Amino acid sequence: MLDQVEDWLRRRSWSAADRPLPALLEAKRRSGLTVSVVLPALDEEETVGEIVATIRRDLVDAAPLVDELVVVDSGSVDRTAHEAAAAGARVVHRDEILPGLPSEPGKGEVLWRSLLATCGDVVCFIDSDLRSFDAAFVSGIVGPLLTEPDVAFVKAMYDRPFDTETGSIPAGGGRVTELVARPLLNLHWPLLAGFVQPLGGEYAARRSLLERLPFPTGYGVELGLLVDALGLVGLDALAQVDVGVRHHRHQDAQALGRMAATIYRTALERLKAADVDTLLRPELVQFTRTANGFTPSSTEVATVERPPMASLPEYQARAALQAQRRAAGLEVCPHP
Ligand SMILES: O=c1ccn([C@@H]2O[C@H](COP(=O)(O)OP(=O)(O)O[C@H]3O[C@H](CO)[C@@H](O)[C@H](O)[C@H]3O)[C@@H](O)[C@H]2O)c(=O)[nH]1
Ligand SMILES: O=C(O)[C@H](O)COP(=O)(O)O
Repeated sequence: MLDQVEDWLRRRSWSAADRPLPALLEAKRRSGLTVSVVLPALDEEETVGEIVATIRRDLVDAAPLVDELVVVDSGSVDRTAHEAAAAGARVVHRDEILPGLPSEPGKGEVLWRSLLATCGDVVCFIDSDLRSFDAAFVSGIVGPLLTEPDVAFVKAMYDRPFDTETGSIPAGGGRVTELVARPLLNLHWPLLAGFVQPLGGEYAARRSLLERLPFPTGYGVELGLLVDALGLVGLDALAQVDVGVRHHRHQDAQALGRMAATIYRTALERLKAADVDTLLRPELVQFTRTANGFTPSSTEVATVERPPMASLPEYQARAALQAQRRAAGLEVCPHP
C-alpha cells in the first residue's frame, strides 16, 4: 500500500459514532450549511417507504439535520412514488427535471438530475433498496462535511453480508466491488485503494464539488465520481465513515455482469483521457472487519509471464530428439 494511502486511512477514516448528533447539529448551525438527501429509486416500493420514514423521524422531526428529503423516481412502474410520498419525501420524477432533455436510463442519470431538483450545500445520496436501514447512514457521512472544512466527499463503509431467504453469508456481498472495482482501482488509481466500499451508493459531497463533476448515466457513476473527485480535489478532500452493516436487495449474476461491464467501460474512458500507463501498481489491498474497524491487507498481483514453450532451447532439443526417434520407429514420448 502506498505510504500516502496508509496515512490517509489514519486521518480520513472515521466511525459514525465519532460525531454524535448534538455535535453535528451544533456544527451545522455554526456553519450555516444546508443538507439535501436524495434517494434514487427504480421500483423500490418494498423498501423506500421505511428509509424515508426513518430519515424523516430521526433527522428531520427529532433533530433538524436534513433540510430536504427527495426521492427521484427513475421511471418506476410500481408504487415507489406513492410509498415515498406517503412516508414524507418530496417525490420528483426524473422527466420533470430538465424536461427539455429526454432522460437516459440509469442511476447516474437521476443522481445528476437531482442536483437541479435540490438546493442543499451538502448533498447526500442513499440507495432506496436498503433493508434494516439506520439513520446513521446519513448522519455518519454528512458529519465530516459539517465539521471538516477540507473534506468535500465522504463515502460510507460497512459490512456487506450476502442475504438469502435461507440465511446470510457474512462479508459475502459486494461481488462487483471485489471482483471488478477494487482490482481496477488498485491497479490504475492506487491512491484510491483505501476505500472500503468504492461502489457503495451511500455518499455525501459538497454541491460545489458535485456540480463540477461529469456523471456517467448508469452504474459507472460511483467509480466515475470517485476517480474524478480525486483528480479535482485530491485524496485529502476524500474520506470514509463506518456506518455498520448494510443489507440490500441482491441482483442476479447476469445483471451484475452488465453492471461490471459499465464500470469497466467507465474506467477505460478515464484511463484513455489520462493517457496513463495501463498497469500502474501490481498490488491489491483488501479489507477485513476486525475489532479495530476495517483492517487492510495487501497482496502482490502476479505479473510474471512465461514465454511460449516452443521458444525454449530445451523444448526445441527435445522436439528434435523426438523427430529422430519417430524416424527410427522408436517410442516418441518415453516418459511415464
Ligand atoms: O436505473 C436505475 C437503477 C437503479 N436505481 C436505483 O439506484 C439504487 C442502487 O441500485 P441497485 O440496483 O440496488 O444497485 P446495486 O446492485 O446495489 O449496486 C451497487 O453498485 C452500483 C454501482 O456502483 C451502485 O450504483 C449502487 O449504489 C450499489 O449499491 C437503488 O435505489 C435503485 O432503485 C435507479 O434509480 N435507476
Ligand atoms: O456493489 C456491488 O458489488 C454489487 O452491488 C453487488 O453487491 P452484492 O454482491 O452484495 O449483491
